[in-house]
Amino acid sequence: MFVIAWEWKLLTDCAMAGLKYLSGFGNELASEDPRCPGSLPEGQNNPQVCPYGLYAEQLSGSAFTCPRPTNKRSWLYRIIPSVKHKPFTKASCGDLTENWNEVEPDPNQLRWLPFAIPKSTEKKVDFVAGLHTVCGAGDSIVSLKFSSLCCSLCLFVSPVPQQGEILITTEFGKMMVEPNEICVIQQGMRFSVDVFGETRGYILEVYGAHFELPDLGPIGANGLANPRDFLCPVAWYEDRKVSTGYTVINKYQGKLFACQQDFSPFNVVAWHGNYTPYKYNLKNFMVINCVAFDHADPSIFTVLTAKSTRPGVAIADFVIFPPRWGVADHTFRPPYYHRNCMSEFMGLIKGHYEAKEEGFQPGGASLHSIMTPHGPDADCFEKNSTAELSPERVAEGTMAFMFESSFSMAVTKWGLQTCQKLDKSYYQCWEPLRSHFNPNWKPSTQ
Ligand SMILES: O=C(O)Cc1cc(O)ccc1O
Ligand SMILES: [Fe+2]
Repeated sequence: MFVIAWEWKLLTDCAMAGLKYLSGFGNELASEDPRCPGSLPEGQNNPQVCPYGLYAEQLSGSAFTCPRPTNKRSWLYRIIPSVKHKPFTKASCGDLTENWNEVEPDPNQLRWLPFAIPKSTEKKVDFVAGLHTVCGAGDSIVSLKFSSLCCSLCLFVSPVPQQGEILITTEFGKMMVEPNEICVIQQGMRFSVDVFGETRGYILEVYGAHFELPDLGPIGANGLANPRDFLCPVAWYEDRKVSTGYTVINKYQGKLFACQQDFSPFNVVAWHGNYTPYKYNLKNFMVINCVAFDHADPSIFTVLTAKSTRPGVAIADFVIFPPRWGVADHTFRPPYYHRNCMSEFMGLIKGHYEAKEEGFQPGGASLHSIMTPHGPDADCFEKNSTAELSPERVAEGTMAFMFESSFSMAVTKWGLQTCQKLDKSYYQCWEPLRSHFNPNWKPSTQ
């Protein structure tokens, strides 16, 4: 979770009006800052002297020897290589933690009211100080595990009364990420975040795997999140001295470290490769849903998946509940009651969630842990058991999402106590569920 109030920049100040992007998921891409034509070496990665006197630096996102389909790396041509910096020293982690033993386990259904955004007039909070770990599992030392917040970072913003966009500057260029868009910043990529008002959003950090597009199986070659709708930034560099120098914050083995350097980390003039940050607008998701009867499992709404080594089992899936038509005949259309061998962490970007019209609010969250029973609230059940089943729009103007993980999530002390947003009355939404059991029931004769 991140909640930020910081110095607000006017959108126009940032000259992002005309930000450009390259498109395609996982493509081999190449980009040069237009101020330096010819800055990308031709025909080789390591010329004896690079064009414009740049340094070549490789960023590896996979082991050198990974098979081609999973091999990821990019070459960055920069003014000074990132190796030049003063030593790292410990920095405050704030509410960022990988200590999963802070509080006793709690198997209850958990729901949080919208997380508070600090008022910018009271206290300025930057992106790093605004990070709060709600829940997680695993650790970043032994990877192949999952944590709630750096293999791949999936960031997205939920709207607040003001503008909720975030401008992300990376070594690969700049991305403007608006509410209803997500972005992924991959392991080791340096970035900074500018906000334009009170800002809140959700972050999922996954270790040990990169996000992939899910396989489509019988769906065929097209559908769900289409590769061409993923956008990467174009090369942009800055070469300016600031009196304060630059601070680079590094999350290493679960802790934060800071170092100083006298040049901008965003000094990459040209790059090429298939290991890049990217963004995606959720409105482009091509929804597949039931057109006959029964409720399809939410895996049909998977945008991105971070696979584990077990076939079909994700370290984390990123799933959305997008606007669509509901047309299923003789069917209870909302989500079914269930107990799941996966953990389900949900958030709401805008609007309402179909299984709970009340209580689950934008900027809030819920966690239904492994085998914790959950499903529609009593109101939703009664309404939808008797509703006239005509075709209707579902989830219009809304966007709920789920991080679904095969790991059991530990909730942090911040999540259970400090944030003071835990909705203690959540269980009550199922209290009015009553028995409709009729031992004399007969099938209808029509
Ligand atoms: O629990 C939830 O609300 C998420 C969910 C939605 C759905 O349509 C089916 C299963 C499921 O876990
Ligand atoms: Fe669920």
